[in-house]
Amino acid sequence: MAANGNGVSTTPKSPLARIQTQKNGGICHDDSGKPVKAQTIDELHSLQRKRSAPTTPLDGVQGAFATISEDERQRQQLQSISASLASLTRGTGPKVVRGDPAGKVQSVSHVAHHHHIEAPTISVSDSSLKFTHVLYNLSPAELYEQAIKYEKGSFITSTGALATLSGAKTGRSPRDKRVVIDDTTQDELWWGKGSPNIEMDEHTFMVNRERAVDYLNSLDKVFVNDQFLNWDPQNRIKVRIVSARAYHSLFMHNMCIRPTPEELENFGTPDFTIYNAGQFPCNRYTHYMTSSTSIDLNLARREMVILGTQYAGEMKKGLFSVMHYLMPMRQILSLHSGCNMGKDGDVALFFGLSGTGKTTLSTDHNRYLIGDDEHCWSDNGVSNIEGGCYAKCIDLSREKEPDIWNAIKFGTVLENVVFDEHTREVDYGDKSVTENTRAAYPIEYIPNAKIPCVGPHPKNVILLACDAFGVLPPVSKLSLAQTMYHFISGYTALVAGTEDGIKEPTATFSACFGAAFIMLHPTKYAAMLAEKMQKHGATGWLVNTGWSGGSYGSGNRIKLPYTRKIIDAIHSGSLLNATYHKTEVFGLDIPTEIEGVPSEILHPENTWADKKAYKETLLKLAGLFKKNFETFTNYKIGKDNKLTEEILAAGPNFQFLEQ
Ligand SMILES: Nc1ncnc2c1ncn2[C@@H]1O[C@H](COP(=O)(O)OP(=O)(O)OP(=O)(O)O)[C@@H](O)[C@H]1O
Ligand SMILES: O=C([O-])CC(=O)C(=O)O
Ligand SMILES: [Ca+2]
Ligand SMILES: [Mn+2]
Repeated sequence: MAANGNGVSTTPKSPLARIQTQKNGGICHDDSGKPVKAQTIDELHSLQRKRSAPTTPLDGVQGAFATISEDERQRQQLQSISASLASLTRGTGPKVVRGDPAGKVQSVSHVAHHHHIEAPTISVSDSSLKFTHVLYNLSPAELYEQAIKYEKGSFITSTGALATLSGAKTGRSPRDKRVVIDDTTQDELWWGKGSPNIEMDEHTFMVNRERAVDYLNSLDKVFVNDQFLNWDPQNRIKVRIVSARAYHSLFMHNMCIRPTPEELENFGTPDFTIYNAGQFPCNRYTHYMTSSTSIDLNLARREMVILGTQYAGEMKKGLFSVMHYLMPMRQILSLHSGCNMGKDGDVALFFGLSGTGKTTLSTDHNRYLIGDDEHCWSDNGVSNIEGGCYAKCIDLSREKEPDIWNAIKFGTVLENVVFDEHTREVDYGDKSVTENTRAAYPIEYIPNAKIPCVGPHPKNVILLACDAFGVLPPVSKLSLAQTMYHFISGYTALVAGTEDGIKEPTATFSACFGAAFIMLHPTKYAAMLAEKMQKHGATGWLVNTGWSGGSYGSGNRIKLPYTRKIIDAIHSGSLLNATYHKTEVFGLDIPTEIEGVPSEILHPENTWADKKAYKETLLKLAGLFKKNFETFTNYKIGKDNKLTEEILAAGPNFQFLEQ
């Protein structure tokens, strides 16, 4: 008798005995059940989906897991477009939902699925026979499917995030941002040298708006997000984002405040609308257009148009600009800052330009996160404008930034990262696409998020600068005048391109740590900040998250654990009572010791081997500060002339050195 390795007879002559299963009490469980009631695989798939979520299904796409070829997809798309052009009365049109934002359905045509929430009309194209499919407030899962099916460069990473490509632009295009100048904005907004507001006229705006809307209507589907900005219920703004990509829709789903189904039902008319036609360029023969990209803001119409860039940050920061206009009108200060709160309710604001550490340092395991980038400070305290965070991912590590690392999971948009083709593990060190790799996740992905994202008046105002010159101290305590001086200056030093060897750092000055987003003159925001800090007794701090031991090239970036210790000492209040001494030139008060931080690094001069080079670099930076501030010397800050004079005197002092 032949036997296999298990000693089981394989002789063909003796057929296998029927296996007996015991009905009761046996070890072998009988899991046979009734067969599924489906005649076809499509019917089977249709059973998977319980009809509840607001969704507009695409014509011809059969279920969530349909795997169809590119050719077939295109054929179906063409079919859909041709069906869109057919007469609706013949019943051959696509599945179209029409309605208005107030929730009154005008007509529903061939909608197979039940809708709890009516999708708004995105208007018909010039051919009144063609309708546009509206994918209204889709869920992250639905948007994943849309992105993966239809958008090149969309993949699921090993932790479940949606990896996407933003296209040719991997950062914002501030030189292509235009604001409509009219009788009102001419007087109200900040125009001219240093201002981010580059003018365009109303007519040109309408030309670009038409271009964007026509483009969107030419598509067989558009995404619509109806969401909120600002967690302060009295000052909440309703925004609508019309876009052509699932990536854009998911990004805004994460970044804006997500409405509950009830809030969505009562959404009504939005306060502000974005038309994102980023795949489509502007027409360079159009007046004012200097490139194929144009981001246009019309405050009177409460609209924004995006042409020629798919970088999603454009929408986030475009809305932030709008808030920088709307909020000060209500005596509320808008801030480019992170914000968190301790167990005792002590709130800290973190100001800083891009990459200085707002997200990294406000995301703190020992504190509640109110928000990482955009806030309002009103008479009620602070409130986050957004519903999500937008973290830089370059060189992200689990050890140094565990909360951000863990937030990169299902639902998170991961922009422009590089990953292993097979394992889909992300290589955060890879800059092949861009250095500005980003993760956008809902704020509740951070375990200590404070929901609702509001808090009391701030106790500490931390100004972050990444000083690649390595001459600013890791931390200094500021007087109110110094806080205002550094707030208006908005300094950081970037290091241009690292590929071809060591480069000189370049100083960047951006008023209010966000000149690209402010709409009014910087002194308006500064006056509001001074008034609020004074009234609520907040202390200002300057923290250098940049270089120590020399400039970029010879020194190193201050270790994140040291910066965290410094921030801890600010939060706990221990740094307020430390011993201080004043530095020359910048006149900054620096502490002699901080728990967990080597004392010798607290004064940058100690860390430089070449003392002469230190002095020269210090003077060079001071000169740059002085030159930058010249534009502001003619402005009065607030009602108090005394404060204006103090602010002007709070900058670097060159006399100091000549003694
Ligand atoms: N000592 C340090 N302090 C803070 N951040 C540091 C430090 N050393 C390195 N980093 C890195 O610097 C980057 C800070 O970026 P972060 O996302 O916090 O910028 P941001 O201020 O939020 O900018 P943006 O407004 O563009 O979002 C992170 O990648 C962080 O890991
Ligand atoms: O807006 C962006 O692209 C990223 C950001 O937060 C900033 O630059 O301040
Ligand atoms: Ca950030
Ligand atoms: Mn930012």
